Amino acid sequence: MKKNEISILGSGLIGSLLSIYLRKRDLNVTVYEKRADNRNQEYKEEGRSINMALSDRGWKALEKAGLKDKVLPLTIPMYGRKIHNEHGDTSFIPYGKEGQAIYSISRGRFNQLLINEAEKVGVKINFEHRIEDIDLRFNELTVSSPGNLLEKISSEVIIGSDGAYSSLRNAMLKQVRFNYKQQYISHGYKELSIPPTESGDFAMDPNALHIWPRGSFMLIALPNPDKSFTCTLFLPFEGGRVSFENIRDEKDLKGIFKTYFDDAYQLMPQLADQYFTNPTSALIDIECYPWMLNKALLIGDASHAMVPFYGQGMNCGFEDCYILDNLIEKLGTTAWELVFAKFQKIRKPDTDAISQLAMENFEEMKEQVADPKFIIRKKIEAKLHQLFPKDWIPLYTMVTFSDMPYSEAYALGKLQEKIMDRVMADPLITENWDKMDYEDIIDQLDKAKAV
Ligand SMILES: Cc1cc2nc3c(=O)[nH]c(=O)nc-3n(C[C@H](O)[C@H](O)[C@H](O)COP(=O)(O)OP(=O)(O)OC[C@H]3O[C@@H](n4cnc5c(N)ncnc54)[C@H](O)[C@@H]3O)c2cc1C
Ligand SMILES: NC(=O)C1=CN([C@@H]2O[C@H](COP(=O)(O)OP(=O)(O)OC[C@H]3O[C@@H](n4cnc5c(N)ncnc54)[C@H](OP(=O)(O)O)[C@@H]3O)[C@@H](O)[C@H]2O)C=CC1
Ligand SMILES: Nc1ccccc1C(=O)C[C@H](N)C(=O)O
Repeated sequence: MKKNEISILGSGLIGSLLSIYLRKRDLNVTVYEKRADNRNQEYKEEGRSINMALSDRGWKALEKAGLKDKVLPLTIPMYGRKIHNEHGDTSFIPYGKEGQAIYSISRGRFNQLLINEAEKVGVKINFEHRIEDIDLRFNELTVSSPGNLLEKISSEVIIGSDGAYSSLRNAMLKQVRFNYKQQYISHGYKELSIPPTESGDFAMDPNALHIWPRGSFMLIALPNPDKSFTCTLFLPFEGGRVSFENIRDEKDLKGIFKTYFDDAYQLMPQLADQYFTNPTSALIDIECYPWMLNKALLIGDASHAMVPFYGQGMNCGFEDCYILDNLIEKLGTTAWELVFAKFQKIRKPDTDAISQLAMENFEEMKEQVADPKFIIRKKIEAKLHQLFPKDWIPLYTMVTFSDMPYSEAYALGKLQEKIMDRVMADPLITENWDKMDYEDIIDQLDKAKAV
């Protein structure tokens, strides 16, 4: 039977980056990917999560692999949220300080780049090889390839980066004392697009993440290098007037878009075609533990799929790779069980925290950003950060523009939230926000931290 040193399952974003890290440690790395190699074709992934936001944690992991400079030219910076109200008026809320941005990147192009880089350093990638079964007693994979060939491969180490519906996690599910929880949320999503204008330009500001917040649902748009935008419509699957089940024909669709997203509607000539062709996808949160069994480990979405609303799933998965690689650096390539045990222990509280924050950010995006008081709140927090940069860091900044453990950001964010709720309860806050006693707010936070 063939024997591998390291087998990585899935050449998605996380598996590809991890394979580069491990190969650079002089390990023999073999990747199994069920999809075909699409690098020689025009990239075609319509209707699937096409572009994503890359932020500091992701950049840090790419930099360690020496890839930051290669990825940067593929990205478009988004410096803040551009909020569109029902009348088509817009307002801008910066994400952080001047110059701080999250970066829009095409999932397909990014994945192709990582796969190319992995092959360059000597990773062996087997496309159209699907993991059918795993015998965890012997670390033995059953892999199918075209022609329905079934092969058994044993491996010293198996790492499952095979996404939200992981085959390695399925195998672990059969073990005693393996905890598993999944939750589909009430909303699903559908991807649509805004093409470039006739003169070949972006139809809206390319340096922002556009949001049409409508209370119980929303539309968002991220820019692409070809000057189009990928829009994602988040709606409840059923119930109410505005839900996927209640958009049955072009008339329903036009009615909803003209009522709630008219300015976007004017820019979407192919809306009906795309709406009725593209899939409606579900959104799931998955938590499980442990992430390891002997020399097999789950990583990325396989261990912690989260809803996409913070734009952190991939960034968190990249940070997983960074932390795992640091542990390997420290403990060596012969102590796999120790490395994996430490990894899961360090990381689980952090992935739980970001999964929870991702759920909460949906409320913020679809509802709170439309409230004028939310803008004041953001301004107060920005001013606190400007006056006391070390003492008050807005939650969004801790999550997006720092590498503070997510669990610490979560805990501190909750303390700050309570204080800000009190500040915002002042009926005159809209007029007085700029003249407040900012030092007193910091004192309140210090006291709350001391409890
Ligand atoms: C709508 C949406 C928007 C998002 N936006 C963002 C964002 O802006 N920023 C961000 O950081 N994150 C975002 N995410 C999250 C991000 O997509 C995931 O966290 C990320 O893709 C996880 O990468 P992964 O490599 O773990 O899994 P995947 O990307 O799913 O890769 C898994 C790979 O394994 C392969 N595979 C699966 N099963 C098998 C098998 N049995 N055998 C062999 N191969 C297999 C798959 O084909 C795939 O290539 C978003 C998610 C969604 C749904
Ligand atoms: N947290 C979340 O809510 C979501 C997270 N994601 C993450 O982003 C990744 C990439 O996104 P994208 O390329 O759009 O992913 P896809 O939706 O194309 O799914 C990736 C693979 O997962 C399998 N799959 C999808 N839905 C199910 C299901 N209900 N039950 C079992 N298997 C399923 C499919 O396998 P097959 O080809 O065999 O059908 C598919 O190839 C996903 O793999 C996931 O990790 C994606 C969607 C939602
Ligand atoms: N990429 C996404 C995909 C879906 C939903 C949200 C995002 C975001 O990135 C949101 C951004 N972090 C925000 O808070 O405005």
